[in-house]
Amino acid sequence: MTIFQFPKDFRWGTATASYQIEGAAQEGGRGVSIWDTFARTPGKVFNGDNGDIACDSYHRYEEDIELMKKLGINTYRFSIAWPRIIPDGDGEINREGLDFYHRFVDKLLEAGIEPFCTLYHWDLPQTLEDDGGWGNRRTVDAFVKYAEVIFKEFSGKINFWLTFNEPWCIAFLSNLLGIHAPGNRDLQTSINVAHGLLVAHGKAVQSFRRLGITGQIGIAPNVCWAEPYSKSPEDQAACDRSIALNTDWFLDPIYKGSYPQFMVDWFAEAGATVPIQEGDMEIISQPIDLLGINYYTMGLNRFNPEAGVLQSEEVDMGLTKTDIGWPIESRGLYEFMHYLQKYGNVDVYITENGACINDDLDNGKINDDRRISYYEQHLAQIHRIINDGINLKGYMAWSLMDNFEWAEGYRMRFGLIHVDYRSLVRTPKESFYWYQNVIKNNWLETRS
Ligand SMILES: N=NNCCOCCOc1ccc(-c2cn(C[C@@H]3NC[C@@H](O)[C@H]3O)nn2)cc1
Repeated sequence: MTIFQFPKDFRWGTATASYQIEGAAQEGGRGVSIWDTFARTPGKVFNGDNGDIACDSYHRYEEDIELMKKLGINTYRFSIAWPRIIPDGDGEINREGLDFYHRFVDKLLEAGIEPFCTLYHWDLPQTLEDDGGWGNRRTVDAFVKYAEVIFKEFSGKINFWLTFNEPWCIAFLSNLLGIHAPGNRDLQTSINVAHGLLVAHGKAVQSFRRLGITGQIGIAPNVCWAEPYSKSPEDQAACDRSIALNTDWFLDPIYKGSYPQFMVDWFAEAGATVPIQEGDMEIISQPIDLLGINYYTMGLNRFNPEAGVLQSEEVDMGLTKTDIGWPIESRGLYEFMHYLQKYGNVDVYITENGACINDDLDNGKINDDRRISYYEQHLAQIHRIINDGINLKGYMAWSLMDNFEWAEGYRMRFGLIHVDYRSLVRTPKESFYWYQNVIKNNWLETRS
């Protein structure tokens, strides 16, 4: 057993996202998002699940906040649904949507919980997708308008801001692999989307500074940490490409003002180019204050010319996996955080980390011991990272409660709280009480 003491000002939290928990999809003046459309497209989402009801947090947020108080968190990461604020994307502002988030944020503040707000967590207004989505500068300008509305409304109430959640998922999972909304499968489209969202990010940061908004702003890439399956140069290069597409493809433009040349060249070989316009890279590389990092797993990658555009495949090494099939390997978080130092010792928050463990109720309890073990290993690595002098300032468990896990629908459960999707009854799992104790003590005590 080891005791890991965390810094006294370390932030402890949980994370969710609008489309995954709110429900009330046709209420409060909300417009249609690309996920409403995608979920209604046969075969896209397991069981034909959608976010019409989800966890009904639109109506039950006060109960959710009571559970957050019971958990003892001081930080809560959530996202605002753009379609609630500007239902058709760049037209009229929906006051009812703003009022909902004011009620929600006020309740959080009343509970002594710091709001940590993601502006875009994948629920693009459908009207903008119909007109080319992130590859069309109209969407970029619409995002800036939406961001400025939110900045002005919540400046002083919200002090932690993220522009985009998981840009790799927005660009490549959703427009190259076609697994998430809107489901395109085209390399040039995905590169256009990545560039569009980066320009939108940079313009939003410029607005944030120009409007004198209080607080800090950043972006939240997801990590795809990988190590080479063998010592061969081909496997190392395949590994580098896999890591770079999640990280460098977005953070080089932001921190260096240019894309990683080896990846630009790789895509050029595949006939795709980045649609850079005059001034774009200066806009994108606006200084930011923080990074959110989402980490779940890592893999061993090797070269395979048949393995997609990156010619890089993950080798199944027989590691213990979570119920969504991701290997449990907390070491990757430590390695990645050191990799990230090439951008400087920037302030980092782990804005997502958690395990899909589909345990169900057993005599009124959920004994999700595997989830506790996952968190134990990852928090131990986080202590190790902090101990190395890396500016890791806080941790948000994904997720507060079971919710709509995108293409997996409701079958995959990541929550500290179990949600019965028929009754919407919330039941804290054993991991909830374990995390409650870590937060109360501000230390981790490993059980083995
Ligand atoms: N990386 N290479 N993949 C190659 C081929 O993968 C096929 C499948 O791919 C993926 C990759 C990543 C994910 C994913 C899901 N979450 C969890 C959500 N995060 C944001 C929050 O809303 C959570 O619900 N994080 N990541 C899903 C599918």
